[in-house]
Amino acid sequence: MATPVAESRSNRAAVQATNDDASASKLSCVKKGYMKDDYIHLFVRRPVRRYFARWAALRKLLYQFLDCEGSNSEKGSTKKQILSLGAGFDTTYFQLQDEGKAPYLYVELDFKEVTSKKASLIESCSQLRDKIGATTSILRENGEVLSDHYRLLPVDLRDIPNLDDVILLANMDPSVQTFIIAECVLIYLDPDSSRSIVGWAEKTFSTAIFFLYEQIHPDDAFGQQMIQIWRVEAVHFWVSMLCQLCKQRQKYFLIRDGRFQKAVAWDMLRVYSKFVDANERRRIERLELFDEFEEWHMMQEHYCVAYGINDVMGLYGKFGFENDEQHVSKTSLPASPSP
Ligand SMILES: C[S@@+](CC[C@H](N)C(=O)[O-])C[C@H]1O[C@@H](n2cnc3c(N)ncnc32)[C@H](O)[C@@H]1O
Repeated sequence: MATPVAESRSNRAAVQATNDDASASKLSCVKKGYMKDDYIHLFVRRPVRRYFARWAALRKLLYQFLDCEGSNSEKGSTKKQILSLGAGFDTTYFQLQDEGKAPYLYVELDFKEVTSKKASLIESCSQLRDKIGATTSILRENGEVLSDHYRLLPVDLRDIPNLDDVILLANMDPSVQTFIIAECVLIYLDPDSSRSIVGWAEKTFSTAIFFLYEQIHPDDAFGQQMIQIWRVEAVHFWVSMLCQLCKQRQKYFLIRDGRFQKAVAWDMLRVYSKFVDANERRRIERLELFDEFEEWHMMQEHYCVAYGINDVMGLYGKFGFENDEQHVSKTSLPASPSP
């Protein structure tokens, strides 16, 4: 239980963090030329670093996945696919294209309202359209983009039976190596849906990595404050479960029904200091004034990266955090925690 002093300090830190968001919004207005402010960029610092840590962690894990060869493939020719759940306006596919790293198939799912807007933006922007190929069909009203290697489709992720149809429509092959991204998405769903989606992914893709980036520790003072501020009404049992698992360095995150062969969860403080490349860290730290260690620590402790692995072909022995030592086999799984 937090002491009143600690509690008020962490409450203050969470409230103060909103100032970063406000400054970041102002800066984006300035960058777009909506308003003039020659000083605001001097004050927008911490969110950069926070976002960088998240980006760098996902990117490093993605590269590990993309660079891992298949068991019987020619070097560099292994078919891989990425499935992004609740992709929003994420641009990873376009970045990977630029880097020559795009997988055979990249599929993004979101609500139709979001995919329609994204489809429309892709259609109207040649910089994006050129990246997805000439033979692309873009149906704005349906919220669909269908090309050979990139597919954007509308779905309500809670409609689990429909997910099978959607991945069929997306041309995904469940036996192909698959990286599933759930970045700041499951927290918006009810507990049963979150559990069903993870269960569905785990059952559907036999050689897969399920990556998750999410808020944790919703129960302490700082977490509560963040939740109130962001009006996240649905904070679920498994978010608090994750929080406990991160805290205890336990090994069975998200394996509620014991089917992922391996699962690991680290909080972002650990991810940043032990997984993000030291050179990258130094580079970003040089760019940024950094004097608020307490708030940075608190914030980073309230997010985690976790992944579950299905590895029937034994391809992912070297995948993941170095020295993650958090290996759980089906047989050694403890009983699932109750909601
Ligand atoms: C916070 S955004 C994250 C977007 C993206 N993953 C990222 O990290 O940039 C959450 C996304 O999840 C989507 N989402 C939430 N619930 C969903 C559901 N039931 N079905 C489909 N998409 C959903 C939202 O529409 C939104 O685009």
